[in-house]
Amino acid sequence: MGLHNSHHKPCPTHLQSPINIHTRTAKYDPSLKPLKFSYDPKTAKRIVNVGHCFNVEFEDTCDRSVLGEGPLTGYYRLCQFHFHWGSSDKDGSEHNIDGKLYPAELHIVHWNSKKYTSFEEAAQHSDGVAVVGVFLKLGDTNPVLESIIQNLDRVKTKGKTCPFTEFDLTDLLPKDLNYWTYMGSLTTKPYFECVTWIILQEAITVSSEQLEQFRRLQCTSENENPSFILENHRPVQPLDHRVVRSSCP
Ligand SMILES: Cc1ccc(O)c(S)c1
Ligand SMILES: [Zn+2]
Repeated sequence: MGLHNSHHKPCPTHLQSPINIHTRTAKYDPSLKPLKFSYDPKTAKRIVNVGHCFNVEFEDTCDRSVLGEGPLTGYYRLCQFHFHWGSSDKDGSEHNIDGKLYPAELHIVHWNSKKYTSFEEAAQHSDGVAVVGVFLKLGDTNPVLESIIQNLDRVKTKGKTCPFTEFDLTDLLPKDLNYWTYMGSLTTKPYFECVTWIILQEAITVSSEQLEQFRRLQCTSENENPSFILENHRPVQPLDHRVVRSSCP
């Protein structure tokens, strides 16, 4: 149901993601708190090729790895992280910064375990999910990323999984945890409008060779003719009346 204007024609309000973040229009909000990551490396479980990308999944049957503070009310339980990338190093990120694209973007997915009992249920609510987005910029080989990538040949085809434990996700984060935040959606089907987006302002590095490894993943299962996940990033969506807030001036 959209807003009604004088012509009585409903105008739908989009809360879709990703968006272009116009940094000069983002509003500094001094009430925004610092992000508080409390991740237990023992909750890392496995890597799964889900067809359009690979997910690194965590044990989310209790609040052992949570994200708190920031723009959030209470804490959200970590459930998985994944990446979006492009067919070349020229594009790949989903969010843009002043029209600039990065070669890839990390999404760390959490759900509101205080109010809901599963990710699936939380995804039906506007306060259900919190995704931390981290840009990947071209640079030196990232050794922490390498510890993930070296497993990808074990999940080459759709549906394959491999164990992945004892991983400290905070090692993948940049030093500076300042962020932009806005209300949006999942960037893959079913595009539920359930996400508090928290986009870090500092990027981490990735090498061209490491991005090549992402593109060697197959979207087909082992008994099909191989097709590759060359890209999996969604185009930017209309911001409409949304305001992007910044944690720093
Ligand atoms: C839960 C979830 C699945 C896939 C995605 O790209 C995002 S952004 C979130
Ligand atoms: Zn994503």
